[in-house]
Amino acid sequence: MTALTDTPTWQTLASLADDVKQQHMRDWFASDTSRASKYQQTACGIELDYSKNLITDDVLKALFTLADESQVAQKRDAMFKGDIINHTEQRAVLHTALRNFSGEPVYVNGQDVMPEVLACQDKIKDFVASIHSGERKGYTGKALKQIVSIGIGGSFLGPKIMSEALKPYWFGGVKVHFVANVDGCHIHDVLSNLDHEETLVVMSSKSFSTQETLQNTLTAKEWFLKAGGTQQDIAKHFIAVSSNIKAATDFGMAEENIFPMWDWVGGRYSLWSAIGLPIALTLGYDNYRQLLEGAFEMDQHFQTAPAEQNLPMLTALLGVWYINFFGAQSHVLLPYYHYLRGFPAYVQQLDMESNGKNISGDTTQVDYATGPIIWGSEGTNGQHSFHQLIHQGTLLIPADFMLPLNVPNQDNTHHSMLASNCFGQTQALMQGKTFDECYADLEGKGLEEAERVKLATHKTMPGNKPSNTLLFEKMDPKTLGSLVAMYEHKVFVQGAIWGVNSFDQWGVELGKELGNQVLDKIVNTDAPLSFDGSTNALIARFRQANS
Ligand SMILES: O=P(O)(O)OC[C@H]1O[C@](O)(CO)[C@@H](O)[C@@H]1O
Repeated sequence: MTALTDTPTWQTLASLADDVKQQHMRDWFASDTSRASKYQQTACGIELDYSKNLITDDVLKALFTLADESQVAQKRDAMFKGDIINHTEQRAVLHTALRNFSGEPVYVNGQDVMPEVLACQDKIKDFVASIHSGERKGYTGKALKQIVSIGIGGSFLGPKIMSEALKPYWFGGVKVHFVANVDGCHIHDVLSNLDHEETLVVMSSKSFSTQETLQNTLTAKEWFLKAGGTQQDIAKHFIAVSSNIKAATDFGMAEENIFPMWDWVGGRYSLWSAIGLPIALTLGYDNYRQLLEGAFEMDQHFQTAPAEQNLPMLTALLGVWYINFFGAQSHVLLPYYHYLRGFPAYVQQLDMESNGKNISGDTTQVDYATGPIIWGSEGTNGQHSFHQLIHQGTLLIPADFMLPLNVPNQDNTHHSMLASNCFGQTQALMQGKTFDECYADLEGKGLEEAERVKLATHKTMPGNKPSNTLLFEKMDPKTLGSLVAMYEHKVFVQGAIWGVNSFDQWGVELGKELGNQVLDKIVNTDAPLSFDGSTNALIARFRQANS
C-alpha cells in the first residue's frame, strides 16, 4: 500500500463507503427536511446544490481530513506564490497571475511577473480596439473583419468554447473562425469562404512548433500569397501568440504583432493569457476583462473560504469520494444551456490532461484510481440518448448539471421546459423508482401477473445516483470566468490529494514524437519500415493508396 491508502483516514472513508452503499438518498431526504439547505453553497455567482450526493456529515468530515492530511492548502499556497510545483519540467504554475487584480506582485525565481502580465493586457486591449474601430487595416486598406484563430489543445479549446458560451456578448463587427485539426478539410472549409484582404490570422502556439498549428498556418500563408498578398504583406495579416519570438518573426510576423507567453502558463490553463486574444476580439476587451475578473474572484474564494464552504474543495472531494471509494470511472457534465455546449470538452482537456497520471510524488506507482474520464453534452439532448445508462446501467456516473436561471432572448415556455428537465433528471437519478411503484402503476392495464412483474422489474430504477446542480443568475463573462476557475481548482485539489503532477503531459508528448517519426516514413516512401508489424502494415497500406 502507498502512504495514502494506508492512512487511517483512507480506511475510515472505505468503511464509511461500505455503510453508505447500504443506504438510499431517498430515505435521507424523507427523514431530513433540512438536507437540501444543509448541503448547498453559493460563491462567485455559482449556487451549488450538492445535497443529491451519497454523503453524510461523517463522510464530509473524513474528506476534509483527507484534504488536510494531503496538505492541499499548503500546496495551493505554493502554486499561488510561484513555487516550482511542476517538478518534472521545473516550472512554476501561475495562470492565476494572469488574472491577479490584487495589485500584489507575483514572483517567479525572484522576479515579479506582474509588470509583463499587465503590459500584455494593455497590448490586447489596444489591439482589439484597433481592429474593432477599423483603424488597423489589411494591405489593400480594407478593415480586418474576418479573424482566423489557429491553435490546438489549450490554444484552441479555451478561446473557442468561451467565445461560444458568451455569444450574447459578441461584438458584431468581426467574425472569428477557429481551426485546430491538421485535417485539411477544416482549414479549407474556413478559408474558402473568406476574402484574404479582410482576413487576420491569429496563430496561437506557445511553442510555435506544434505540427497541426504550424501546418495550418503555412496553409493559410500559401492561400494568402496565392490570393494576391506578398511576403511583405504577411505582417499586416498574420499575428502570433507565442513564447517563441524567433520562430514567429522567421515566419514573417512583425515583432510588435507577437503577443507573449510564458513557460509558467500551461497550455490547458492559457486562456487567461494572450491565448485568449480571440475571445477579446469576439467579445470586446471589457467583456474579456470581466471573464478574468470572475476567475480572480474564484481564486480568492479558493484561497480564503473554509473547506466546508469552498466550491473547488467540495466538488473535488466529492469526486475523490466516488472515484476512490465507489469505483466511478467517469464524470459527466451536463450544461442545460445551448451556448455552454462545449464546456464538457473544455473540462475534458483540463481534467484528463492534468490528472491522467499514475505516478505520485517522485517515483511511486499509485495503487488507487486518479483522474476520471470527463464527458457530456448539452441538456436536454443527452436525455434522449446516453442518460439511459446513467439511470439504469451498471456504472456509477456522478453528474454536474448546470443551468442559468435567466437566458438571453428569454422565452419562458422554452426556458421553463429546459429547467424542468434539468431538475427532473436530478430528481429521477436520486430517487429512482421502486419495483412496488412500478408494479402499482401497471394496475388495471390488463396484464397477466407474470407480464406485470416482468415489466415492473424492467421499469425499476435504482436511483441513488449522485449529482451536483450548479445554478447561475445568468451566464455572463464574470460568472463564466468563475466557473472555469472553479473546475481548474477542483482539478488542482484532486491532483494534490493523489500526489500527481497535474501540470505536465508526457503521454501527449510521446504521441507527438511518434507521430513525427511515422510522418517521416510516410513522406519518404522508400525508407525502410522499422516499427512493429501492425504499424508497418498500416504505413505500407497508406503509401500504396497514395502512390
Ligand atoms: O500551444 P502549443 O505549444 O501549440 O501547444 C498546444 C497544446 O499541446 C499540448 O501540449 C498537448 O496537446 C497542450 O497542452 C497544448 O495546449
